[in-house]
Order: sequence, then structure tokens, then C-alpha cells
Amino acid sequence: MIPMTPTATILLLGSGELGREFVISAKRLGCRVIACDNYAAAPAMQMADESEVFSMLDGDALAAVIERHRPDFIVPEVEAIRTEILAEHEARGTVVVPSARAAQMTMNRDAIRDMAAGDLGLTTSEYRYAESLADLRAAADELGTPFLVKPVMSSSGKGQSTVNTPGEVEAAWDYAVAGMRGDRQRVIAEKFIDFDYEITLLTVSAADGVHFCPPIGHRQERGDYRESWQPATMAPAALKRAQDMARSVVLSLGGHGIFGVEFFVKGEEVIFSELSPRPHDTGLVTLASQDYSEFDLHARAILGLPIPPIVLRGASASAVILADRDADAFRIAGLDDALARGRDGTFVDVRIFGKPSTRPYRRMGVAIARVGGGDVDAARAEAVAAAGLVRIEYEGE
Ligand SMILES: Nc1ncnc2c1ncn2[C@@H]1O[C@H](COP(=O)(O)OP(=O)(O)OP(=O)(O)O)[C@@H](O)[C@H]1O
Ligand SMILES: NCC(=O)N[C@@H]1O[C@H](COP(=O)([O-])[O-])[C@@H](O)[C@H]1O
Ligand SMILES: [Mg+2]
Repeated sequence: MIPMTPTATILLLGSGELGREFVISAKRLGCRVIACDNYAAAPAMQMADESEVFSMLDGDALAAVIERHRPDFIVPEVEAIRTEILAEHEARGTVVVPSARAAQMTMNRDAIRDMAAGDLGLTTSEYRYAESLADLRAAADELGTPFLVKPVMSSSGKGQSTVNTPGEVEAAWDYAVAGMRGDRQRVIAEKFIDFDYEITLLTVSAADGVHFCPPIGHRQERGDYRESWQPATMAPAALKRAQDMARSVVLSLGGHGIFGVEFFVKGEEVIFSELSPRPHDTGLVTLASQDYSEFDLHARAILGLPIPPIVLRGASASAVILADRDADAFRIAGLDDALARGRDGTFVDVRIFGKPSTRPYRRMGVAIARVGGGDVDAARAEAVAAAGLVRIEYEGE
């Protein structure tokens, strides 16, 4: 029985931790959500009204699921989706978030890079594409070392490595091919940027215009985020430049929703890196920092609701909780110790994602913290301490 007429029916394509928080935000506004992914009991499925387990790269399977549920909105949550099918349904009136074109372009690093560096003229790292080891060797000669190699279709650092000497080119090619999603054997080689810091600028494109969250600083290892904090300290001129670039990218992509726009900052220079047309992992910090989290903002923008001023509650941080091996039998312990760190003036909380299995470096949860007094370093220390107290206990240990 459906207890009421939903505000909207949402088909969520991808059901990880970001989808899980999005489902909670959307359901709070009365939406009905069908969560999809290629494995059962994924984090967002545990919160959703219904779920579907299939490969979202399989066009026929994807079309059949869309037909079955006839959603008002299709909300991509991962980058491995047969996007041609989304375009067909958009043409027939289903809203694809933020747009089928944005989903298609941001799933392919080459498409978004060509748009940003070419059409929009934004500053990016110097780059080349390669479709074979020979191509990559030629790119190495042109770029010079060090440079990064990334599959054009991948995320969370999968298949990404840094080439420091010409002798490392072959290993980088093999690693990228092994880590790529989708069916295109193509990589981008990007000149390494020795940046001072990097940020995610959460940018909301909504019916009432473009809105920005305060910038989020983050630290990455192996191409995946470990810690994020908000607000990141930035010169006002650099922030303005990042906002102008983000606005031009999101307006050019079209549609409504939140975007995580990534920049490197080196001295006066603001360098566009890439973007997600959806909530960003480094934006998990907004669960502590903002009155409306990035998930609340995504839901509101999608539904055509107004975006009120985005208010920062205080200096905040997030720190990830990672697994270190493959396992199906495990338990998460130490929440008592982690939460006991909360005290007067210091908010500490955790989100455990409920992933059914672990693998090395898989993100299983996150600790979030907010402190009084605007001290981002103190917030980082709290989040890291809390995350460190959460333990994954593997069976048979
Ligand atoms: N050209 C570069 N120079 C220096 N560092 C880089 C460069 N490209 C990427 N990195 C580092 O690697 C991280 C991950 O890169 P990128 O965001 O392109 O990968 P991703 O797989 O899309 O990750 P995610 O899906 O988490 O955003 C960056 O945040 C940055 O720390
Ligand atoms: N940087 C992108 C990102 O953080 N995506 C998030 O990770 C999930 C996959 O996790 P898994 O690989 O552990 O299943 C995705 O579903 C999404 O929530
Ligand atoms: Mg990134």
C-alpha cells in the first residue's frame, strides 16, 4: 500500500552512500524512491521504497526498469550508466537530473574536458588522450613527467596513477585499463599540478538561479578522498574566479540539481579539474556544516523548490572510515567511543553506510564534526579522531 500520493517518483541510478543520504532527503519531502544498483541491499536501497538490481550499463535492462516504474525524475548517482537510454526518455518527457547531456558528458572525462577547456575556455591542466599504449607513450613525450593517467570512464581514483618516469608508462596503461568502467578503452593523461590546495565548490542550479555553498577543502590519497572540511580558506578573488567558472560550467550543462565542481588552486591561479552533476563525496561534510546538506539541496533543486540562503553552522569536517580487506562477515564497532567525543561546543556524529561487504579501501562510513569558533583545523582533528575510533571487526580475527 502506498500511504499517500508521493510528491514525485524518483528512479535513483546508483545506490551508494551518496544515494542513501539523498533518499533520506527526498523522502523527507514526500518523494517515492526506487533505488537501483548492480548488487542487492546497497546503502540507498535500505532507505528506499523499492529497489532493482541490474547492470545500469545494460541498455535493455535500464529501459525495462524505466518503463516499469515510469518515474517523474531519473537521478544518476554513479558514473557507469548507459546514458543513451536516458536521452531517449528525456526526449519523451521524463526529467533526467540534471540533464541527459550533463550525465553523458560528466561520465566521460574527455567530453567534459573538451567542453571546459575548449568551448568555455577554462584553465585546466595540460592533457592528451590515449587509446593504446603507443598513444600513451606519445603523450608522455609531449607532456613530460610527472603526469597522471586516468580512464576516461572511472571515479573515486579507480585506475588512476601517476607516471614519474617514462619507464612507468606501461604499468600506468595496464592499471588504467584494469580500472576502467564502461566499454571505451581510452585514458586521459594530465600534467601533474603541484597545487597549493584543492577544493570542491558545491554549486546548486535551481529554478531561482545559481547558488554556491562555502568552498570545501579536501585531502586525497590514491585518488580518493580521506578528509574534507568547510569552509576552506581562500582569497576572495580566487573564490570569485572559481564561482564564475562553476557557474559557466553548470549553466552550459543545463538542468537543475547540485554539482560538485573541483578546482586546484596554485598561487593566484584557479584550475578547473572536473565535476560531478550530483552530490560529491567530499560534500558529506555538509551533513554537519550546513543547515541544508548537499543532499537536501539536490532534492530541492530537482523538485523545483526555492533554495534559501545556505547557512554554515560552524567550521566542520569529515573523515572517512575505510575497510582494509575483502570480507562478507564483519561488524562495525567503536561507535560508543566515537560518539563519546561529542561535548559542549563540539558536535560529533557518524554515518555507517551499511555496505554488505568490504574490500581494501572501500568507504564504509564517515565521521563528521563541527566545532564552535570557526577553527577548521580543530574540526578536522575531531573528525579524524572519531573516524579512528570506529573499528571494522572481521569475522575470525
Ligand atoms: N592533474 C592533476 N595534478 C595533480 N593532482 C591531481 C591531478 N588530477 C587529479 N589529481 C588528484 O587526484 C584526485 C582525484 O582525481 P579526480 O578527481 O580526477 O579523480 P576521480 O576518479 O574523478 O575522483 P572522484 O570520483 O572521487 O572525484 C584529485 O582530487 C587530486 O587530488
Ligand atoms: N567519488 C564518487 C563516490 O564517492 N561515489 C559514491 O560511492 C558509491 C560506490 O561505492 P562502492 O564502490 O563502495 O560501492 C557510489 O554509489 C556513490 O555513492
Ligand atoms: Mg574528483
